[in-house]
Amino acid sequence: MSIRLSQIDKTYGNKGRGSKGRGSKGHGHKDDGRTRALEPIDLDIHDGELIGLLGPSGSGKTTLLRIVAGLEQADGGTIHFGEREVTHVHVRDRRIGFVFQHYALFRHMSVFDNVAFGLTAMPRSQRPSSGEIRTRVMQLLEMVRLQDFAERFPAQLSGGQQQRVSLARALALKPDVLLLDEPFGALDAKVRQELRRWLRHLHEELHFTSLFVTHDQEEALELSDRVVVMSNGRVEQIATPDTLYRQPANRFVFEFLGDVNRLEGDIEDEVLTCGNARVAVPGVEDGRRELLLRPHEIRLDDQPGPRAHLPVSVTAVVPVGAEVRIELEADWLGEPWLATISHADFERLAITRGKRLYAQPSRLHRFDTPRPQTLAPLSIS
Ligand SMILES: Nc1ncnc2c1ncn2[C@@H]1O[C@H](COP(=O)(O)OP(=O)(O)OP(=O)(O)O)[C@@H](O)[C@H]1O
Repeated sequence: MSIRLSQIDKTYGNKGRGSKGRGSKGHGHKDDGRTRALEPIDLDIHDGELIGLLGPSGSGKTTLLRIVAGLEQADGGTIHFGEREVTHVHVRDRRIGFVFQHYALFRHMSVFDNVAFGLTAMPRSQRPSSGEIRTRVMQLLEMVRLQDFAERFPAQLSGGQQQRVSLARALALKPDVLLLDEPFGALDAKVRQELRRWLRHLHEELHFTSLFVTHDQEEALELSDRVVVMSNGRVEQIATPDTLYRQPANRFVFEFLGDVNRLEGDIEDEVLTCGNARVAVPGVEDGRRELLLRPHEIRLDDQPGPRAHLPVSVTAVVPVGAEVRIELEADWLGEPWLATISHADFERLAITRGKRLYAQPSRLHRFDTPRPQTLAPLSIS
């Protein structure tokens, strides 16, 4: 089922403020005490897509999700599920499944009864027979690999298992749309990873349309077909994970999606100088500017390169995972840089703490122009 939001906006008034246990915060705060939670938002979600809403705390993700659910009314705009306008349709009639961070399972009911709840609570005329309910619930429990846990109670399950029961329960009524609010937020890293893989799999198998909220970049990039990056109640960019990472629409998206190193200096004749450091910046006009680069866009060497003379010393080494993370300092740098290099380079350069090296940027990004620009100092001969 496709979802189309058109000019959806929301401002919380004084009266409602804090009803979720928090006050107004951030830039959405208006002088008159109201909070602008969402600027007018347009969003087209295709049938079968898995969409991540990603943004810092207070950016409006939950508000948007609750408006799609019908738990909150927008001040203006329209919502369509497929051809059907649901802007004023009650939550109960939207055919939506929910999964929230704090697994709201009924503690006094068995796993089976929790999953069956939506079906047994249907009006008698629509309710499937108890045999049909049994078959459906057992199918769902099998799907979430909890068929042997049907008679247990929530307190006898791990957090990850409880969350899988929540998912089975959400899917019991065959929703057109599944909404998830930080579904794995309360779980440890390994279980999160497992559940993500598993949600992705389930999604491909069952073809529902999902919208999930997260503030975890990795989770959004790994799970989503497309990610909606939000800040201050606005959509900053909607794109596939790959496009977001490679072609961020603006500085906010670039900074929010990964570690960033900063280089500030004076540019003259396409060379940036900062203390005793210099680097070629082809095509950049004279003046004082700030350029940004990702940790993997730094190469380290024991000689300065023809296009870069950036002396640094190593302050920390973390050889974990597929790459080695190296922290670098220099007196021409305002704050340390982080570089990620291969284990091969790490060994070739015999890197230890205190070692003096030269950094060579393979790319530099600037966001002070109307469109972001990427420079490649090493590719210029
Ligand atoms: N019931 C409410 N009453 C008043 N203001 C609210 C209410 N709910 C949210 N807000 C405000 O609206 C803005 C957006 O909040 P929202 O919960 O949508 O953000 P979020 O991106 O989901 O944040 P988080 O990641 O912290 O949950 C915030 O400034 C918040 O304080």
